[in-house]
Amino acid sequence: MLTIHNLDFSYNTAQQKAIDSISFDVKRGEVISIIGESGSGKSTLLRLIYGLEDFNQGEITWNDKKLKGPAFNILPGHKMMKHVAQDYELLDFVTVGENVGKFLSNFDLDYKQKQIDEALRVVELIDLKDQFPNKLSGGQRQRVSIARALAQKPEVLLLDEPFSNLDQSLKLTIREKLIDWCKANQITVIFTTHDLHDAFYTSDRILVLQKGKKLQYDEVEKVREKPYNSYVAKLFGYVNLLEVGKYNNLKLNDIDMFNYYQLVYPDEVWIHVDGEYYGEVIDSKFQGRDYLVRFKHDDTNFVAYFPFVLNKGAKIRFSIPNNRIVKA
Ligand SMILES: Nc1ncnc2c1ncn2[C@@H]1O[C@H](COP(=O)(O)OP(=O)(O)OP(=O)(O)O)[C@@H](O)[C@H]1O
Repeated sequence: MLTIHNLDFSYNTAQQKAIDSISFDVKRGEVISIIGESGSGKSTLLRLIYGLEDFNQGEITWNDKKLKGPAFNILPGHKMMKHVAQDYELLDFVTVGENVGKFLSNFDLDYKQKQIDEALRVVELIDLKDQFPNKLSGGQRQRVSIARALAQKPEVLLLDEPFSNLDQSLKLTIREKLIDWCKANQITVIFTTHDLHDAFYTSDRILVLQKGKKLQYDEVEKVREKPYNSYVAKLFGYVNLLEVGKYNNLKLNDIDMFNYYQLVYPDEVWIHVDGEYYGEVIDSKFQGRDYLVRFKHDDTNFVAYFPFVLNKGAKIRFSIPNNRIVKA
């Protein structure tokens, strides 16, 4: 088990804490994604866990053993962990295969080749094993650096935006193979992402950060169903944040009226002929399966999904069958 307790960290030059009183734990073999807006501290948290920065306060333990920063270790970074940063750090004068095997023992060369091949297969780069990295695209270089980490079979794998340079179809394949392989090998994975789908499809739990603080740490379904506040809800993409009481029966006092919204996801707005409210379509855009419809009711704009195109100005009826409220 990895435990992070009350962690505080500031970069020397910065006034504000980059990591502010963060606590959470990760069980062996779990896959955790860290999400949050740019600058919220995702990469810094990975660097702290790996031991590349000295935290100001708090504690990190792995299986009850305290982990320390570079001030306490001759070589920064913990042996049982691997950290794949966004700058790949490949050697351009040796082959892809040699890069992947860079940290492996030469004691049994057949076994070493097997480890290299296995890792390259996970990231679908086995055909480029004898290529030199400077001939590779950004996405291929990214996959080589992931393979290098996998080949060492760490106990904990820390990945900083591991799918950022991959096109959509390749990403789906690599993402699935990588997570399946880590699960099969009981490797604990913590990765940062800006893509909610990465978080949804791969993670056991999601950690949401804002300005260095932990906002929420929960199972994927729970984060969507009960987001801590509207910032977390908005990380899921389009949302309707409505005045409480206008589209449900809830009544709040005057102060809370401004502190809460009724949160309705676009797939929860039901457009149908018997709908309770009337709306007028602003536009509808094809999203691959459904149309994302924008429409207006009184002074409120809505977003909803609908299976067919709806033309600008069309009159519709809709219902909102939920009572979920969320902090502003
Ligand atoms: N080397 C550094 N020196 C000083 N401040 C830094 C340094 N690296 C990051 N910061 C600051 O620390 C905060 C957290 O940065 P971090 O890179 O961890 O965020 P992030 O969530 O990973 O962002 P992104 O999604 O853009 O990668 C930001 O305010 C950033 O400006």
